[in-house]
Amino acid sequence: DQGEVSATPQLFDVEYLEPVQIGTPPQTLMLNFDTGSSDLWVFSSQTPSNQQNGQKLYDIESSTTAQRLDNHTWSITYGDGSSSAGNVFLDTVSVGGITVSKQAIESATTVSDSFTRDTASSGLLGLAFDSINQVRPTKQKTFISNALDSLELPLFTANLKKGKPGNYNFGFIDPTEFTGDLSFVDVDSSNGFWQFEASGFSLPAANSTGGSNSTAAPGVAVSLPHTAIADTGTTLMILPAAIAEAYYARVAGAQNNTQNGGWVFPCNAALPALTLHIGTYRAVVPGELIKYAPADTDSFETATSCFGGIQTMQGVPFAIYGDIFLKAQFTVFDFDGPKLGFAPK
Ligand SMILES: O[C@H]1CN[C@@H](c2nc(-c3ccc(C(F)(F)F)cc3)no2)C1
Repeated sequence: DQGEVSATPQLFDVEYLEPVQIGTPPQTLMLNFDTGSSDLWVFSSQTPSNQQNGQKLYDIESSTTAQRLDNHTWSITYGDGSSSAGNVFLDTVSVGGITVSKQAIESATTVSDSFTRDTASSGLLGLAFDSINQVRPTKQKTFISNALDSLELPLFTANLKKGKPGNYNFGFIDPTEFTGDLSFVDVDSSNGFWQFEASGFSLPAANSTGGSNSTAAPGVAVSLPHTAIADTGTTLMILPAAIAEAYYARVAGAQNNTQNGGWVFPCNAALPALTLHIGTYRAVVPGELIKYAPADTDSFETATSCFGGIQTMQGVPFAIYGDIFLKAQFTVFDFDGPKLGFAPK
């Protein structure tokens, strides 16, 4: 089989939501596909009403194919500290026409405030490796893991876009979605993530006149080997401090102030492209993607300070190449290897 679903950005591209059919007759919920986790969990008829805020629910009782997975529970905490927990059911799940019967559906009996406030999302669909699934006493498989044997190719691709719908494809690579050739890098899945090694970065030559999205020939290359994960569920790029410092040194008025929660700069600043080195691949992230969102008001029209798409985080063991990065690269998540493929688009 082959499947395709739209990936619709929420405000400021904070997350992307994809339609998923659950149960019989099918109930369509908008879920957040997350290559950084491995649980499929949903707001459901078991979610306390005081923790709901209009989210569409998985109505367990009205699905004739729902089966309770007795004595199994789950509990998960995400990188930003948000969390959820609950019970487990097996039911039919379809994504873009790819169907898995007896998919573990994790029904939320509690969600943290930020999930309650995220009104458009009915939950998450994890696309990382089964080893980090959080169902106990017996881990459950992800949707993609269950679907793998029925896919033409054991892979899925992500084509996220700035401010408009992109798509995920399952089982095939659509050559019209990227330019040039795909470059592949080995993945170390031992931590359960789409984890790979990056070797450094480059910035445009200092006096290049290129605009904010100039991909002018990158200037000096800086060797800075670091481990990274490809994470569709993280909005920004979380990079080693050395890269963030070198980048924002090129942005007039940039400052890393903790009360804003990270690097901010004047919204009218010229933002250079950042090029990340992954094997022989040069991943160019245009400056216009790094001007992430207004920081001091709710609109780019009135804001004077803007929040950067490149941030750093203490104590995170690896860099997180999130949506800011993935908006600039067509990305193949290939279980044969496993490996990641990147191409410009
Ligand atoms: O945990 C790592 C795995 N991938 C990253 C991830 N983070 C979330 C997330 C989604 C929605 C929310 C909330 F709605 F705001 F609560 C919070 C976090 N989803 O994937 C980080």
